[in-house]
Amino acid sequence: MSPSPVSPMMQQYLDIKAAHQDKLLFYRMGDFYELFFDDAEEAAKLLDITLTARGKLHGEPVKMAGVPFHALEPYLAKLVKLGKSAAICEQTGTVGAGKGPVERKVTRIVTPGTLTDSALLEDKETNRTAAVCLGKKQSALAWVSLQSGEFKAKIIAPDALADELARLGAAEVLAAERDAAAVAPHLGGGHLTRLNDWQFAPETAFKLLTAHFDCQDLRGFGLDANEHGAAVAAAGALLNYVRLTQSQLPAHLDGIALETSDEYIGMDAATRRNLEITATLDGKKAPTLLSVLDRCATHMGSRLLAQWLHHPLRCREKLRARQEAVSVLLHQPEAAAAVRQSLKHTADIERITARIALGSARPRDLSALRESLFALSQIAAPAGSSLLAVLCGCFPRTLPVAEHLHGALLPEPAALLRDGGVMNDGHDAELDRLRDLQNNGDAFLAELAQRERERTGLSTLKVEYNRVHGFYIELSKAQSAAAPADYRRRQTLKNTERYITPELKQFEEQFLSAQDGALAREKQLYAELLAYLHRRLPELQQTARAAAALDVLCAFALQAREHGYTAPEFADYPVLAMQNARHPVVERQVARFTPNDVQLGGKHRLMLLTGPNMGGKSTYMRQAAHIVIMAHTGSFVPAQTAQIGNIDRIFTRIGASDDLAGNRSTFMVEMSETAYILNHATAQSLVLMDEVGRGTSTFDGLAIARAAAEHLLQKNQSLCLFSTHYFELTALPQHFPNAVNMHLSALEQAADIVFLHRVEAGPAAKSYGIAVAKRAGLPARALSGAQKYLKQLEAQAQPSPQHELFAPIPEQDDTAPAAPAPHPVVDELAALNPDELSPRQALDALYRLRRLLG
Ligand SMILES: Nc1ncnc2c1ncn2[C@@H]1O[C@H](COP(=O)(O)OP(=O)(O)OP(=O)(O)O)[C@@H](O)[C@H]1O
Repeated sequence: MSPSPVSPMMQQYLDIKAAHQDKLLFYRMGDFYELFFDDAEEAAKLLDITLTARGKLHGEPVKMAGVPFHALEPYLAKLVKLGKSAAICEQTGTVGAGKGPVERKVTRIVTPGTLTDSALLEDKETNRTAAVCLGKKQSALAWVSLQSGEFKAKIIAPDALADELARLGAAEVLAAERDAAAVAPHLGGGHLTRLNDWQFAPETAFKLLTAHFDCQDLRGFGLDANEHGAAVAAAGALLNYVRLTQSQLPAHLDGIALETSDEYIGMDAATRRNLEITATLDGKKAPTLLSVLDRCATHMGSRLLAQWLHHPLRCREKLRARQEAVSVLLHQPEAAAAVRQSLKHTADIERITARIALGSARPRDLSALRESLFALSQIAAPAGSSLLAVLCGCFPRTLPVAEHLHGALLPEPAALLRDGGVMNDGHDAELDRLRDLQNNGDAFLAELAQRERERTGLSTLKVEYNRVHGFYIELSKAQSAAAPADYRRRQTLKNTERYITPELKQFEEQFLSAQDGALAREKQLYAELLAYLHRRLPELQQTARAAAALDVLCAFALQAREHGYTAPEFADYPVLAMQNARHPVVERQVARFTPNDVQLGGKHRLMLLTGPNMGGKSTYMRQAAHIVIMAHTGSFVPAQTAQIGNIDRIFTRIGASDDLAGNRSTFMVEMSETAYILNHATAQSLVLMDEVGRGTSTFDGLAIARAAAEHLLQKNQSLCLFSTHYFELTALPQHFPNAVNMHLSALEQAADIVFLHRVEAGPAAKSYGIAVAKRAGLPARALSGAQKYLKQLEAQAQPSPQHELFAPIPEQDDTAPAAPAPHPVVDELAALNPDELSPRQALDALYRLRRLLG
């Protein structure tokens, strides 16, 4: 039996699906988006929607699941969060226009990294897609944010991939099939999308990029096709992907920049995590450095602040300009309050601008843009800061756009263009005429009725409308005989006659077409408005960026005022000197925070930090790193004074975590991170080492901690805060003058412990571990046991391992046992030559040897 024929619609579906194998295809059918076959099954599971069947294909029921068209967005959001991509297929033809099924096309592809719809995006997060190119000679990364128009590339060391992706927080990572296996372990939460190898071909990439930027080569962007081949390949693959998912190349991606590795203070993925910059260690959004600093009035500001915190800038000139701006805003509170007031009335114009670039901006986006541009144009730059002058100088340039929108859009346009009611009265003569026809229809009909009654003298004459027959003039049966000659009968009822006149007919045609005409005209005018805004994209982007930066600077000033932050000073030599420094996050969580000084640099490179558990060691170390990061965003810092040298990278080895997915134990993670630091830290790096070696046996751990500290002092020479519970390590400064002992103070009172959280010179006197355990609620029996064992251990620990630990290590291999002095029997034996001995002499020798043994 031959297989049953495939219906034309199913054929259309199959053809479209063939081009989108790796995505869930949402196929528009009337008021629903339907999914079929495996897509239906997967979507039913992921979205918790009903799986049904519709018809049969080759004898098998066709599985189907669907979502109502108006509820699509939340379902897409859910899918994208799960790392899935979807192709949205719309009906693009007119229903019933041809013989076959209505024409359909994929108009939108939604992937985790290329979202632009506001409903699917987190307001305060930047969504990025990155493309990775791992070459034999060179590896590179390119990334794009469709909301902000950021498009960048960077040459990277292959082992820096995970850190770079962590820095960017890329939601989606594109890699060639050949590189996918190497890239997969480093995604850091992003989703991997595999592309064909050819998409990364450098020539194709170069052509696409130069065509898009309309230039001959890319050197103007700092990209040399020969020198930065991998970056060009990654950028090209990425741009092509954007084109495919958006069905166009967005105009706001109007340039690409090559990022260099010394632009920002480097931080590896573990450091970003440990410092809880934008997420806590358990993945929450608060309390983090961002959550306490974010006093921005706009979402764009919040996103930029997150970006600045993850990219601490090294350029002193730019930092000083930001500091100057913060200082001006701080000292002119009224002017600053006025700026913030305007910012509060500013919508997310960065995202609106992106939607204009992609042609998906809705009427309310544009009215919000209009109000925002007006609000921004009110801002006067407070005097005294060149940066504020530059930022505020952008806003008047978009005032004409606001005015144009004011003229073009109704004060409160409808949410959707399809309902009309978007374009303003007085903006277009034709639209006004069509609207007049609709609005003034009643007046016209009343006037016509009046005129006709006067002309005919017939008192019962009325002008009416019904949906079936349209407009008509109605006369009573009695008066119908006197109807003028130009009245043509339209309908006869029992008591009345209905007529039409050429004038009424013409009005009817105009009226009925006015509604459609007005809507069509509005659509055309809206398209023209979008085209106008498209031409203004560069100014709009500039205004959006300026507003975001201004917002962050205002937030910095606000924080500085409310929390007594001060401007840090930058030095050109390695130094970290802070007076009365505080932890920006912890100080908001405790009743009284104890400020502490930090002094590293000059002859002190490594601070060995001891003190009880819960004494504040981690807090102290982290606060130093936080202050360095904050200083490099241009923010003021929580310290009375702070002097910070030229820091190139921050490294941390803090906390314990298993990497079960990566098949690494806690200790293995600890050692990998330590190894990474010892191999990469420079004399300009800030290194935080928190209890290195605690994940293994005491002696192994102590030995590793000592070796790591020595390596840092002698080889890396970094500025290092090194906390430890190995009291033995506190002898380090006796051997290395670059190391200094400090401790977190505590008092013991009636077998309890009082944490003073004050950093003082010298090593800690005790570890107070048992007192802390008591506070934590260890049962009394266990506590007294612990006390007993501690006493035993202390008694056995003679001589102290400290002494041996710091004894000089012999040059030679001291693991081989010393050769014992040879025994006289051996010497005697060695002197014998058995070949020269007679049997008698041999026997004598044997007796002699026996005697020698005694
Ligand atoms: N300077 C300070 N002022 C006030 N409270 C502080 C200060 N430093 C730390 N604390 C408080 O002490 C708690 C413990 O601090 P922290 O985790 O830094 O101690 P620790 O010495 O690293 O402990 P452990 O050795 O057990 O890891 C913090 O959560 C905070 O509540």
